[in-house]
Amino acid sequence: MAATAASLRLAITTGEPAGIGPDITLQALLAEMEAPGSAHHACTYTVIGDRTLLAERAALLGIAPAWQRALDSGRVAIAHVPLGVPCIPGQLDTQNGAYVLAVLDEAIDGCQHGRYHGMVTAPLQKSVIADTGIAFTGHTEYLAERTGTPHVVMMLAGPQPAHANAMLRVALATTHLPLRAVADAITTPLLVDALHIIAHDLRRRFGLPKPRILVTGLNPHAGEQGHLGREEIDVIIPALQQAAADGLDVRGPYPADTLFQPRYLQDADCVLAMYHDQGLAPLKYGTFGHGINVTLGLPLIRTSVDHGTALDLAGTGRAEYGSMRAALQAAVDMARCELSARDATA
Ligand SMILES: NC(=O)c1ccc[n+]([C@@H]2O[C@H](COP(=O)([O-])OP(=O)(O)OC[C@H]3O[C@@H](n4cnc5c(N)ncnc54)[C@H](O)[C@@H]3O)[C@@H](O)[C@H]2O)c1
Ligand SMILES: N[C@H](C(=O)O)[C@H](O)COP(=O)(O)O
Repeated sequence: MAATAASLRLAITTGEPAGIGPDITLQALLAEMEAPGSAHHACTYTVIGDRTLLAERAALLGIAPAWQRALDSGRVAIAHVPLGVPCIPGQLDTQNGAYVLAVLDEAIDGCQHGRYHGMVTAPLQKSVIADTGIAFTGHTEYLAERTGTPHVVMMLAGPQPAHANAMLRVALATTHLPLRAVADAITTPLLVDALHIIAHDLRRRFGLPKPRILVTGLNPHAGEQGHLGREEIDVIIPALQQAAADGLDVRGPYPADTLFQPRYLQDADCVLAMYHDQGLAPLKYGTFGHGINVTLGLPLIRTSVDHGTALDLAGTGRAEYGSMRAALQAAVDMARCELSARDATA
């Protein structure tokens, strides 16, 4: 799509209707549009979801007049997708599983057909969709499948606890897998491919010219020279050697329990962790509520929040929306970075 940064249009998917997705979408969007000097003053938005649900949630949160003003401003449109059944905040209903996917599909199709420059996703409840009989483990895997991308990489990022100006970025070699399946899923080609995807996207969408990537081991103490597991020797070190031979700045494997400290992180742009909780527990301890989730390797830009549906908080006004604001900002920054990279290539 021919565009300038001034004409960016973002899609926002409102996620699980019984969760805080609709709440934080409305609150974050209004806050970003009203913030002085916000990068968002140049953007327009399409909020994808049920129009009545959004109006009801705005009323519950006491922001109905501001929401109406945003709609009247011409900068915010709703792409109406009807709910399967009316929604009560906090109460999941599998009859709305298909709705959540229809919302997501509109954003994916819109990005693929040039209606949107990127998509920002509010959290969804994976189990509700899976309970409808559709195999679903997360946005990341669904986006890969829907866009025909064989390999994508989940990366979460947030301000480093010890250096607020520096970002902590943690990418995952495996995503939503039972722990029992993790070791078998990690192969040398998978890791080499993941390292290339991370380096490519950090260059193209984050403007980092030569990304420095630290890689964790899989086993305690990175395998203790093979005495506590052989994956480091047989799988991870060969992947690091291959990636280094390909010209990437990669180091490791490091014991995951001691890697997440400023001494190591200050010289890195990203950590590649082997599995979900190995990488996300330390990241979320430091950044929960302010971080973002990005899918690397996709032909489209997708950012999201660092938290889930928080059913207990839906409609109460007590959900924090800082992560959703960060996801909106990141999508704008990434879209601009990609447009610049495209212009430079042209
Ligand atoms: N991007 C996504 O779509 C995404 C991300 C993470 C989890 N999930 C899904 O969300 C569902 C619930 O997951 P969970 O219970 O493990 O995690 P959760 O993040 O929903 O909740 C964990 C705790 O954090 C609190 N919390 C979460 N977000 C908050 C916010 N914005 N403000 C204040 N408190 C907040 C909750 O109240 C709860 O106490 C699961 O189905 C999970 O798969 C989706
Ligand atoms: N793994 C993510 C997290 O812990 O925040 C979350 O489940 C979202 O995953 P998707 O973006 O694939 O839905």
